[in-house]
Amino acid sequence: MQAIIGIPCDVKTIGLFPFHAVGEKYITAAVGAAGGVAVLIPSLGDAAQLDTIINLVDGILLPGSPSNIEPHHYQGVPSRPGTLHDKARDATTLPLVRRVIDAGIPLLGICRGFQEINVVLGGELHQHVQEQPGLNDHREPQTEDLDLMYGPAHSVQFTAGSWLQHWLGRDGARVNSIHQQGIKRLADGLIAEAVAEDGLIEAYRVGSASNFAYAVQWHPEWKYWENDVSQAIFEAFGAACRERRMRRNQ
Ligand SMILES: N[C@@H](CCC(=O)NCCCC(=O)O)C(=O)O
Repeated sequence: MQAIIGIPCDVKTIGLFPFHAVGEKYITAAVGAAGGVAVLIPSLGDAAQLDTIINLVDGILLPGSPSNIEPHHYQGVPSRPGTLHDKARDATTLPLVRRVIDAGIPLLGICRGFQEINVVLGGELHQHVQEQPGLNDHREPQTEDLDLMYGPAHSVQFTAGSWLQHWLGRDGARVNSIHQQGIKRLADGLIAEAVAEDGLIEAYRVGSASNFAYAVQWHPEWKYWENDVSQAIFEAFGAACRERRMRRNQ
């Protein structure tokens, strides 16, 4: 039985018109690694539509994006001039996260999605991790070679008792790193699952959620078939989505 995995879109201007779009690698991973049917959710920021969408999906995958969450959502100082935002995505994903967790729908957040769940639950973000004393530069290398850009960049240590430790049977991994924002304060109720060498939290689960609710700062969707950590994350997410679909059909 295949589960329906909803993926909210970014809104981007292409030519003269706004388009609602999701990077293909997220769709491919939702299908190939989680075993679902991917359905793209337009970022219309319409609460009534979100309520209907919640009844259609078995899971939600929040993808990464080059855009940043507008800082007023987490009481941050205004962004520097030139910062890329996506008001429409904020207006969709932030209310969606609350609904998804309340409804017990499986949730997986990646990169921007990881930051979104933390913000919705009351956490805060660093806007420029590389400028924080003691923290490293987590931005991607300046290259057009995607294998280099999404290649392993640093280590993470799995926390004691983490799901990652349980799934993988070891204590850490090398992960890619394509972000400059990061967790400043982890929201209450989130449980750290993996931490970078500089102490930055890179994965968490939502302790209070009644279903799978998990997020990572790195990109497990990138060539997931070559990476056992990525496969473990998507398999657990996919299993939770299928289980929800089966329960809904009973
Ligand atoms: N803007 C945020 C989020 C970073 C992020 O999601 N990057 C993804 C890049 C494109 C992709 O692979 O989909 C930050 O910089 O922290």
